[in-house]
Amino acid sequence: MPLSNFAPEQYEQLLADKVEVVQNLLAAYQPPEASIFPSAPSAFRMRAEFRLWHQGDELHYVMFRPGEPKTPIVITQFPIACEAIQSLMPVLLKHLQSEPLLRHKIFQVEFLSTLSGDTLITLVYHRKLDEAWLEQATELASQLGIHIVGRSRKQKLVPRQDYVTEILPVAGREFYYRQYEQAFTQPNAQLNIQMLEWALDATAALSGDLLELYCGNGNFTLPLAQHFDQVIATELSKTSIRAARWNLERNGIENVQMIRLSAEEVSQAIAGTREFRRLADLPQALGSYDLRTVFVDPPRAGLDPATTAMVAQFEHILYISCNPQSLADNLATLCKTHEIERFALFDQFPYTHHMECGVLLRQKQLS
Ligand SMILES: C[S@@+](CC[C@H](N)C(=O)[O-])C[C@H]1O[C@@H](n2cnc3c(N)ncnc32)[C@H](O)[C@@H]1O
Repeated sequence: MPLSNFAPEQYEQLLADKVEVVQNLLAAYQPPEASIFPSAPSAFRMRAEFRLWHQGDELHYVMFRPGEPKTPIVITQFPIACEAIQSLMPVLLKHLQSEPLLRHKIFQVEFLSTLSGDTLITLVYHRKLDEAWLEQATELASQLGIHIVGRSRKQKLVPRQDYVTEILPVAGREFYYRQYEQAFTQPNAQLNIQMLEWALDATAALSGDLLELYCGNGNFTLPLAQHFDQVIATELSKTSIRAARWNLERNGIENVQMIRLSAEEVSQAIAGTREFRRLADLPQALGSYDLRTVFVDPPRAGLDPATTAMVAQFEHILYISCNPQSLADNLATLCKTHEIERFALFDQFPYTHHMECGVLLRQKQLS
């Protein structure tokens, strides 16, 4: 997480500048006018991660600027974090400072919170954790009303549970999401709701079946499933697939198959160049699905060439991107066969140059 240049009084101008940069970058692909989704100017992050700095009897949260690993910046206020994290930070620090068992060789703390009020803290150590640590961490977790996980090299101790449960209201319905510590989740929950509602609106008129790549814990899968007959959702991370399967069941969604496949493997399966035992779990053969729409939400690097070529075969491509540059690179290929029908910019990461983009592409001969 980068150190942010928090300046709420400049928020609107900073967003306008960033919007202009992204619009210029993507102008060559002739998107329609962008829908802009601003963030709350403070208290928007549901995750925060700090190093801990031991200085005599004192302990501090610190961060480092890139390339300056020896110059810790002490963090006493972190106004971009949600209220729950902001109020826990000093309380936790006091406990860690005064309880030697919890403090000894701790070097990192990771906060994960939710709009539902569930919070988890991961404490990371340079030493092996034992029963005494477990006992004290369990007591602290119940005192603070949170979950705690302890980690050190090749060790993970879970006093009670290693996940939180988020509840998001999306277009009039509540969705329940299990979010495991250290697995991917969207950091700005309010903006995530806006992205989910935008994606729902963008796909409202589509039909047939949906193929999803990079589905994570099913963040988009759960609401989008209502617009399609069948959904095949795929993802690389075992932990995220575990969460996604639980989420499907908890939300009573029955038209989705979650398969652990990388994007590269999905391309091979669709092209028929390789067979996968994991696809035998599908209730029908892959080739018999009516896959007209593909949804992708890749990591920062965007789509690799094989995946780009594969998604270019679909009538509709819904693309959520956290990196306008890799989106632009992929659009250079995709806009040979498709045109952009919907375009949105979501300010998930205020005070940084990052911007989350959404585009819906439609095959040209269909227009
Ligand atoms: C930007 S996140 C999006 C996750 C989800 N759509 C969401 O909204 O929470 C990207 C996801 O891609 C997964 N991933 C990374 N590389 C992958 C690959 N090569 N194939 C499939 N999934 C991958 C990550 O585990 C992560 O869950």
